[in-house]
Amino acid sequence: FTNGFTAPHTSARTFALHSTVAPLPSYEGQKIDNQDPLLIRAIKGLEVERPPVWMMRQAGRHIKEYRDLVKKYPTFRERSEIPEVAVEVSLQPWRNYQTDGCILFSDILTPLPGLGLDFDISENVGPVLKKVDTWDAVNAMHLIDPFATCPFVDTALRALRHETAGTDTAVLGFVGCPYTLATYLVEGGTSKEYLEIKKMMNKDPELLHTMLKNLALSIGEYANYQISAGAQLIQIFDSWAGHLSPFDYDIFAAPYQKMVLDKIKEVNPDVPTVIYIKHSGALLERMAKTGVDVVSMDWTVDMEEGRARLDAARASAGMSRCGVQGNLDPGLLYADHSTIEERTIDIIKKAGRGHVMNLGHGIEATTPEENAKKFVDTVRNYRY
Ligand SMILES: Cc1c2[nH]c(c1CCC(=O)O)Cc1[nH]c(c(CCC(=O)O)c1C)Cc1[nH]c(c(CCC(=O)O)c1C)Cc1[nH]c(c(C)c1CCC(=O)O)C2
Repeated sequence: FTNGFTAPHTSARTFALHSTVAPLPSYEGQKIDNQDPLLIRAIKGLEVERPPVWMMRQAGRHIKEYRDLVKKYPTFRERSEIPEVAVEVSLQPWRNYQTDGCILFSDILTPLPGLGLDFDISENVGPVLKKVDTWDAVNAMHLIDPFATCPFVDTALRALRHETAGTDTAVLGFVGCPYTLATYLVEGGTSKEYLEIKKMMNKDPELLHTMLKNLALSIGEYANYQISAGAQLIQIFDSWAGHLSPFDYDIFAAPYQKMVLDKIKEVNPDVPTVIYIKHSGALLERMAKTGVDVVSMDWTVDMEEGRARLDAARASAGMSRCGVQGNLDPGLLYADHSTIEERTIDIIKKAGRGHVMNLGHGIEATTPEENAKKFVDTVRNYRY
């Protein structure tokens, strides 16, 4: 891995825009307002009248307009890499529910071609990648040049800032953390038990550490690229790190989360960061100690207990209190409206101030849209 060296971008792809989605207007010369929106004010500890709300994986399959668009743009790579389509999909849940965050429609794997690693998303199987499990493959990874390999991310984020200007909405960027990305590279796709990467931890830990470091350098760079394009917050996803023992987590996940967070803070000290890990109940104290601004909890932790544990961990490390995000079970969005309301309000009360309301993981594909709307409306109508 040679610093600053960028190999030819062999895997760049281009996709065509059909007439079903309008081309983006020119935003040249237009100003966007720079006031902090509600979501950012809440995280920064300013006085707000209610918690902000958005839903992980809010853009996508559960929305009918999205499923209609899939017929015209059948691959995930097209939908996320044609800026017009990515912008339209990002705006669908924001328009329908008036969420306080508008997240870019993209994937944690999107930057990988910029490191020399191609991928596909099969509609049935999920992510499919060429395995990276040898020194040759790891040494062939190179530092990302985001402007050269992900120009569509820049265009889409700038467009989202303009589309949401003047509305108190935050445009959200995100990245995958090195460990979770490495699970896809080593396993060649999605996994249930992550046995290939666990074998590598014992057989050739240096190989894995080199891969994780290569990923961390590029992902930090890519996060800052999103911020320069207009992302007002970065959520880092280490979704599968909760499958590690705390012993291995401290060796293979935490140090690389920290590298990404430090890189963001070094360049963009004022941009809030959020960390999400699925099944993170045993890891809350460790997450708090990364110095992240907000810890997103899944639904297996009681919000009040989780909040107290995070506060204690930060205080014992001499750090300021962090914010919390979450943590309604996505399965509760199949309940009747009064249950959705009750359980949502229960979480808001337990979390207190400095809370971003969200689900405990991504919204399920079969969730009825009116139930997602009920969840968002409940939060929008709440007053502290
Ligand atoms: C299915 C899948 C993909 N990519 C991935 C999967 C996960 C499951 C697996 O391992 O099989 C990998 C992935 N992608 C994302 C994460 C982190 C969040 C999480 O834990 O779910 C993970 C682990 C973020 C994302 N992936 C996506 C977003 C979009 C932005 C949003 O709406 O939040 C994010 C943050 C979008 C995405 N990404 C993908 C699709 C088909 C879509 C469309 C939207 C949907 O229907 O879910 C492909």
